[in-house]
Amino acid sequence: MSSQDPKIRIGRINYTNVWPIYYYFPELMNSSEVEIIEQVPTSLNQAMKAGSIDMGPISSFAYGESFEQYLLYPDLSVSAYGEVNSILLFHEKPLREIANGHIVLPTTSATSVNLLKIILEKFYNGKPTYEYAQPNIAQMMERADAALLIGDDAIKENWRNKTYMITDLGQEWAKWTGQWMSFAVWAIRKETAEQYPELVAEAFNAFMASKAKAHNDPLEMMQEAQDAVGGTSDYWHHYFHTLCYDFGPEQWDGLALYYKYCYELGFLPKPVSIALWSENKVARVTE
Ligand SMILES: C=C(O[C@@H]1C=C(C(=O)O)C=C[C@H]1O)C(=O)O
Repeated sequence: MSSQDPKIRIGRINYTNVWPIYYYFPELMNSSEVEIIEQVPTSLNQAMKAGSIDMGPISSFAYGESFEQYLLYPDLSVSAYGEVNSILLFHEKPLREIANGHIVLPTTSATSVNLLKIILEKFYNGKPTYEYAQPNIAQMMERADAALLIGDDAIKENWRNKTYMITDLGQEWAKWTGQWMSFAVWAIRKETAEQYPELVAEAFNAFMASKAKAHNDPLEMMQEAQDAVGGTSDYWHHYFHTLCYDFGPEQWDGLALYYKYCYELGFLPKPVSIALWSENKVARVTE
């Protein structure tokens, strides 16, 4: 970002799960100050790391990989306590029977693929083999005992599915740990926070206001989700109310445990600390 062009490049996950945070954002933030870049999570993770996006949601795992480069907005995440409805494993046999099998993972995800590895390797004592593929269940299952989908791919496949058992990874995580799980967090590159403190504060206020407005008056957004993706109004009501967009002590605890397991299993190279952005200072949550 050059000083002649003080536009913040903000990422957006191209799944319905983030709609509440963005639905009213354009009317709350001056459009000459921001550019929104919509991609699947793994593309956003890479763009944020490379500095071609300045802030926005990334996989929580990607924060764990590069936490020294980022601050996290408080009170914004894509989290769940128990069912998520859009992080789904499709399989033919019970989990304990496929824990040493062949698992196909989607190229779109970083958090959930490592969450699945924790579940199979730590909780079920398995040692599966893994392969990455485009999120297409028919192709994935040609050669697999189980296939993972996230986001709208998971939602639509769940509606279509008549063949497979389905495990919701949020539910599985809560069953074994009793904890929350945060799948995406809102990261800001540190140099952006230093260079453009007012814009970063303005964007935070607009995200928070959109989240509150979408929570208090969700019907228009839900109708639009139904028109764009399909499903029923009951489905979207349930979906948006099951997801939680907060990022507070309960979510920090769940995420700290996820990072601990990722480190212990060798998925992350070092212990992660969660550093929050605030208007005047950096607050550190975990060491
Ligand atoms: C709840 C979800 O969380 C997502 C899962 C992600 C991941 O696995 O890396 C990243 C961002 C979130 O969109 C979802 O995709 O539906």
